[in-house]
Amino acid sequence: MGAVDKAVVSSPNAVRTPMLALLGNPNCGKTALFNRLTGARQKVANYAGVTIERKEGGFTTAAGNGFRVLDLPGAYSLNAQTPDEEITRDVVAGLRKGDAAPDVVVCVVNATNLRLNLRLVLEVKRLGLPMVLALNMVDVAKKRGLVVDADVLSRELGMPVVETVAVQAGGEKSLLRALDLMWPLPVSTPQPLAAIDAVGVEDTQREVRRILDLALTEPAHAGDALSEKIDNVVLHPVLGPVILAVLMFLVFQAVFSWAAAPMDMIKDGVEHLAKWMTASMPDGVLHSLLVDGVMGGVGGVLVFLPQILILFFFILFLEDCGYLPRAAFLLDRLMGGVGLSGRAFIPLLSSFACAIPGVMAARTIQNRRDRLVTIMIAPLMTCSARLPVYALLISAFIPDRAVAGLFNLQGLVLFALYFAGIVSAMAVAYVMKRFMGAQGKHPLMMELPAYHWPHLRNLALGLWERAKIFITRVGTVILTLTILLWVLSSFPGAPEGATHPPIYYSLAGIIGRGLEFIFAPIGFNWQICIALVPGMAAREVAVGALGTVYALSQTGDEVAQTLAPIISATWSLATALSLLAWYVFAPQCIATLSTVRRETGSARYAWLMAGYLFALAYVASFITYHVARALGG
Ligand SMILES: Nc1nc2c(ncn2[C@@H]2O[C@H](COP(=O)(O)OP(=O)(O)OP(=O)(O)O)[C@@H](O)[C@H]2O)c(=O)[nH]1
Ligand SMILES: [Mg+2]
Repeated sequence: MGAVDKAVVSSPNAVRTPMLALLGNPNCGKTALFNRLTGARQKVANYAGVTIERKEGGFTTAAGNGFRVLDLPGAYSLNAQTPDEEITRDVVAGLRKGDAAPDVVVCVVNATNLRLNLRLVLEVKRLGLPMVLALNMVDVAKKRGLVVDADVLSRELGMPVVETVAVQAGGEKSLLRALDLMWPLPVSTPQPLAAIDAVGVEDTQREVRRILDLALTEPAHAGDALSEKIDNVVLHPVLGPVILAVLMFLVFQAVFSWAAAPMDMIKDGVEHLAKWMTASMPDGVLHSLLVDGVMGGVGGVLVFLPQILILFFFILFLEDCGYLPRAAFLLDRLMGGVGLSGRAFIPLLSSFACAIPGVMAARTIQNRRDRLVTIMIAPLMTCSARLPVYALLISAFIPDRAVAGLFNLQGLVLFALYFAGIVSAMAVAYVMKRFMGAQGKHPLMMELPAYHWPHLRNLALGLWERAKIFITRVGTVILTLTILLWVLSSFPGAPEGATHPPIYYSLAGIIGRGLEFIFAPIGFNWQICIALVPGMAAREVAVGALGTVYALSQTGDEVAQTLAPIISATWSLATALSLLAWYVFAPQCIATLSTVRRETGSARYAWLMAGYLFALAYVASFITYHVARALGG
């Protein structure tokens, strides 16, 4: 097991490959088990609500029995409260169009928290499907001295019970054996969904207690002592927020200071390649396309890979060790003040990678208004596509010097930009809540998982995924737009006796100059206006576009070595700050808008989002520009 190539299943003796569904409470290890079974690399993280869509894969047991397997969003009960719980309910009850009910349900439970987890098991059992109980995280349970008698549990529940450790190689073996013992799978007689309510919630809870009295032996103090000790500090009303702020701050410092060396290496590599091309190729259109267009554009974006990876290293680390839900908990008060639920924290945090997964993760929010507001402010979180633009402008305009002997000024400015996004998101949430009518605050109900050391494999896979996404983007969208921009900025050529650089007369120059009257009041020159156009499709293209615009707008041989010195020499500080402010707010990503349309089921919200973000961006840039000018910038 575990090899990717086994993900495709073929079983000679089965007419139809049976479907196995992994079901369980949030954060009990379903996705980890799915990955273990199929060799897939779905995202796991140490907090509830990571999986929000059904994911399918396949595997074959030692005896050669093939299964298809479904990874489902976590659910506390089949009485669904949130859109992601509805997915789980509908799949298990066979209510989804085109899907029959699964042939076998593997109920995954967290062995350290059976009291909470078994309720769902009893509910699902009433549906009459063949079931196996996977006692997951038995490694943690054993460490804490919890003894679960699997035989007794199996007898009382009337289903096979196996112990699994989804994060260890071979930790899924017992489950595979149990599936082979069940083969051929009994034919099920699925009951209608209403069957789950045949027994009341309180009776179910009583049954859970009865079974656990028989099957579970707990030491006097069964909690996780270490997690409790850490939480005493980390969730402390005063210390907690201070620790959170310091942590976030250190992350931004690291993004700038650690990334410097690898960034230089990439930059040198790109420059060498460009030099080599220049030397080994005749001057002409092809040379211009490759050196000015492709190397200038793509190379300019590629240098930011180290910064993106460092940022994500920290996010993944905090995610896997279990700190993030604590941060949500700490911020719940603050977010409650603007009418957001603490649950919005995880979607908003995901938006720091990209607003698209963030908007989708809002599915875990029960209240429809809360969910809408969360979706609407998700793009204000600084996504990683903005990082290249910020990094370029900061390195060009903000001196690299220490402040108060401790902080790096560039890191401080970056922190301020992220902070500006967060504060304005809170302000927008507050206003939106007012518009939609105030309503009572819902208390945050969220399980705090036990702390654990991040699994190196998880971290490495997460970083690899990020790198892959970024490099693929560079190689596809960004490359395409860069070439397109090069074409636009190279043709038509300059007329006889031209006084401006050739790009001024090109199509791109004409568009840029046309837009200038809109953007001149906020300090943008025509070169920036040109770069804004392809930046609508993908924000980070603006950097490459500036590279292209400036590499081409030099007359004669003085082609730019790097962009930063050029723009720092030709733009005013006020212009640079205004562009930074623009990037904090402007809706420059069509993919996000179309996701919003899909998730809210109407184009209205996508338009509303684009409109309010543009207005905000313009106003913010206008104020920034004029204040900076007044102060002499
Ligand atoms: N020690 C230990 N950790 C585990 C085990 N199984 C999962 N984990 C960890 O538990 C956390 C949650 O795992 P996931 O697989 O994301 O849980 P999930 O059930 O898919 O969660 P949702 O998708 O949010 O419902 C991760 O940090 C895993 O590394 C296990 O058997 N032992
Ligand atoms: Mg999952």
